[in-house]
Amino acid sequence: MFLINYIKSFTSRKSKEEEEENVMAPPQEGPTLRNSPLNRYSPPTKYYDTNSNYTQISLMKPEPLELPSSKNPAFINMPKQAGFNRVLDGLKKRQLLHDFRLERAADVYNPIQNIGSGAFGIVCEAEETSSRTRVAIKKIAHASATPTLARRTLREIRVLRHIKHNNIVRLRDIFRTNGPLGIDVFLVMDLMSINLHQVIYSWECLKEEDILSFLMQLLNGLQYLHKASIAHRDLKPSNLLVDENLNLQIADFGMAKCYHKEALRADDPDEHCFYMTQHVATLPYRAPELLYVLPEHSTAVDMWAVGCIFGEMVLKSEVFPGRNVQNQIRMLLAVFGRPPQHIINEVRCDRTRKLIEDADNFVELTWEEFLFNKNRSENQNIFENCEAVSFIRQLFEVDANDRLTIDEALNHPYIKNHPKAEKSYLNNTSTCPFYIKHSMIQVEKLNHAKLIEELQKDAPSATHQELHSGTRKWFEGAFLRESDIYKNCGEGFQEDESNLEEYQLQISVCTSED
Ligand SMILES: Nc1ncnc2c1ncn2[C@@H]1O[C@H](COP(=O)(O)OP(=O)(O)OP(=O)(O)O)[C@@H](O)[C@H]1O
Repeated sequence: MFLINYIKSFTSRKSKEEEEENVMAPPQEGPTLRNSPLNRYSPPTKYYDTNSNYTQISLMKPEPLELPSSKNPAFINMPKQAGFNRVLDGLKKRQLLHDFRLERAADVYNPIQNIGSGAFGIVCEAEETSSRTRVAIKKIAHASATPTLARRTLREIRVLRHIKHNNIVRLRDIFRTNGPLGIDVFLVMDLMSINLHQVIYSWECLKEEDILSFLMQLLNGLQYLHKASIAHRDLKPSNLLVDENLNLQIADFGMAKCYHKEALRADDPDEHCFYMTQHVATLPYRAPELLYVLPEHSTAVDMWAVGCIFGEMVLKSEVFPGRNVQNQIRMLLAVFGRPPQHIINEVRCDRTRKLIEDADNFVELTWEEFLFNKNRSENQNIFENCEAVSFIRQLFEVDANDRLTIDEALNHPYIKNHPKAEKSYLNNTSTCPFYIKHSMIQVEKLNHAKLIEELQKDAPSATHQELHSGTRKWFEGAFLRESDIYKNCGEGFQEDESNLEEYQLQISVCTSED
């Protein structure tokens, strides 16, 4: 009981306003999904607490909107509904055109509506005027203003520019404009219908076959990246985009990083700074090695997030919904107990080490009991399958060395032997090209001035249509820029880890000659 009450107490400390906000999480309106398999889910009639530990079905119905009485002067002066909506639409359009002032690219793309925003970007739906294709444009405002923003933008461009994979969002175009605080970078991507966060919370509980399909598509996309030692580092449901045929694509590569030893330098801002490490990945999906500020990170941080996302699809609530770093650490300690001494010895932050050392080292519930107690959703039967429980448990190994790797996850009996698992995802041998890895490694080494220089090269001031009259030559051009470097590196270029250092040296020589 202690553990249940303890974990419950994390949410009970929410302020009244926060609670009111959370309980009433009405279904979000996504884009129209006519003819989509998602139509087999109807929007919930009950209202779910999307942020709580437990999927609480609130008995409270939303309060009816208090309409002003006809005697109220506010009502008399209120514009008629249709007129009011028109004014509102006009304001939204003006805001959209203000946010997406595309300058020269305005002839090529016509912004239609705002579809989302995050900490770093605003995304709108737009039309490519020549082909009348609907696309998504992400604006990263004043991308050159700080080294962090410039590095984030360059990472996203460098990963997405050459990737062709069904489960990774496709970048169609890149261009920049001059904003008030340096350059604004625009990434044009395929338009997706909705994100997985909306799917989880806007419809009834997902069926196991759909959960498995999303999970396998996520693993498939990740396998492609992890084979090149690239970690996404910010996996969460809102960064997984879904189209109307339930195809899933990984998006938002601003935190992506190549974990090759070459990329990790002594003064690496992410790897060796307590402040930065604690800001990698969104809190509820953050792996213990990041939370505990351990020196070694790897692609295993993504595998922890996969466990969180799988759990959230089943439970319809976050598995570890911490509200701040300390709260999140305490939650993991309550569920998994104190980590082994060799891990505690490596913790580089004294406050965190003290928090861990002071924690009780007993776990009152088994993992199965923990999941069962959290599991108030209609999907209970999934965690009655011991293979599903073992799968998620192995993704939640506190010691990253013991956690399932991407290949082990795809070969886990829950995934491999499940009768409803789509087997085509299991035999994927495609690998992320070698030059992506190299260009990622370079990003980590650049100072602010160099980052801006590279950003200006990678994000031209004109769209590819303008530059190459509608062909994809611009992309081929970008590709050539990389392969020319490799050509200069001489014969024998191959995707061989052991030769990486040698090529690295040659590439830096070639680049400086450019
Ligand atoms: N290609 C796309 N099609 C449809 N919607 C998209 C697309 N790309 C992004 N979005 C939506 O726009 C929102 C913001 O995008 P994104 O996550 O890339 O921005 P961000 O600022 O990098 O976010 P974060 O705060 O997670 O770092 C997301 O919720 C996502 O659902």
